[in-house]
Amino acid sequence: MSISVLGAGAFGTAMAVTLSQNGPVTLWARDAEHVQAMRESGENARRLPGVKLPENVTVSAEIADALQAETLLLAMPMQKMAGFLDTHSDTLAGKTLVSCSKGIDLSTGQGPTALIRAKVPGARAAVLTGPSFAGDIARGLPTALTLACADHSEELQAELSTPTLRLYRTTDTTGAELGGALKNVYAIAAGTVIGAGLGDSARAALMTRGFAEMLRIATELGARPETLSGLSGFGDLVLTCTSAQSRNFRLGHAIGAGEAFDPSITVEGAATAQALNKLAHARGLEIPVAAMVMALTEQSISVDEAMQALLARPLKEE
Ligand SMILES: NC(=O)C1=CN([C@@H]2O[C@H](COP(=O)(O)OP(=O)(O)OC[C@H]3O[C@@H](n4cnc5c(N)ncnc54)[C@H](O)[C@@H]3O)[C@@H](O)[C@H]2O)C=CC1
Ligand SMILES: O=C(CO)COP(=O)(O)O
Repeated sequence: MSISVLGAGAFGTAMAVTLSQNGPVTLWARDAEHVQAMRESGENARRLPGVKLPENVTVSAEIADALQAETLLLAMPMQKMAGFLDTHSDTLAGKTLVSCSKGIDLSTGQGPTALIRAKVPGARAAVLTGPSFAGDIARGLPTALTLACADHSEELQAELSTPTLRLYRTTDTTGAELGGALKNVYAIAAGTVIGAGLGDSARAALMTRGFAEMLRIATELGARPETLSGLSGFGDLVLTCTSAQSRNFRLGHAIGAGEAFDPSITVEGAATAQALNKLAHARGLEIPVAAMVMALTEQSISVDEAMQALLARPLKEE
C-alpha cells in the first residue's frame, strides 16, 4: 500500500520521511521549482533544512503521481484546504484523506473533516493530530499522535504508524480536530505572557483557563471530553505553550515583547482565534482568553490592556 503526502511544508515532509520506513511515499508540492530544488539537493531546504529525503520518498509536482495512492495526507495550512479540495474534488473521491492541518476554515467555520465531507462527498475523512514538531518526527524522535476516523480503522492506524511514531485511534474526529486547532490560540496567549515577562505562573493560569475554554466550546460542538484530555488536546496544548519551537508560541512571544514577526511563517492560531470567537459568539459561550488573543493578533488591544481585562473579570467558581 503506498501513501502520498499533499503539501511539502515542514510537516508534510516530516511525515513523508517517517512513513518511508514502511514503504514508498510520494511527496507532492504545487510548485515545480520547489520540487526541482528538492530533487537536486535531496532535502527540503525551504521548509525542513538538514533532513535528508530517503530514497523511498519521490517528490513530484504532478498531482496524478500522488493520486496513485489510496491514502493521501493533506498537509497544507488550514486556510488553503478549501481551495485545494475545490480544485481536485473529482479526483479525490474514493480516497482516504487524512488531514494533518490544525485549524478551522474561517469562511465556513468548518474543521477539516466537515470540509472534506462537503467538498469531496465520496472521500473517507480522517485526522492525524497531536503533539509533534516536524523536526522531531523527521529525526526519528519518539512521538505519539491521535488518528481520528469515524469508521474506527485499525488498518489505517497500522498503515500510518512507524517504528518511532505511535498512533492512538479514536472515532471522535470532532474532538481530535478541535483539540489541534484550538491549542494554537492558547499557545499564542502563552507566548505573549512569556514575551511580556509576565512569568511562568501567569502562563500556567492561561493554559489551564484556556483548556477550560477548549473543553467548553469543543463539547458544545459535539466533541467527547476525554478526547480533549488526550494527545490531540491537552497533549498538544502542553507542547505548544511551553516550547519556542512552536510558531504560534513565537508569534505570541513577539507580540508580548513588542517585536516584529515574519508574516510568511505559517501560524494557524491567528485565523483560528477569529473562527473560534465567531463560533462561540453564535452559541453564547464565553471564551475570554481566546477573545484577547484575537484582539492581540488584530492589534486592537495592547498586552497590558488584555491582561488587565482578564484580571478584572468578575470572580467566579472554578
Ligand atoms: N510544522 C509542524 O511542526 C506541524 C504542523 N502541523 C500542521 O500542518 C499544517 C501545515 O504546516 P507546516 O507544514 O508546518 O507549514 P509550512 O509553512 O512549513 O508549509 C506549508 C506548505 O503548504 C503549501 N501550500 C500552501 N498552499 C497550498 C495549496 N493550496 N496547495 C498545496 N500546498 C499548499 C506551501 O507551499 C508549503 O509548502 C498546519 O496546519 C500545521 O498546523 C501539524 C503538526 C506539526
Ligand atoms: O502543532 C504543532 C505541534 O504539535 C506545531 O506547532 P506550531 O504550528 O505552533 O509550530
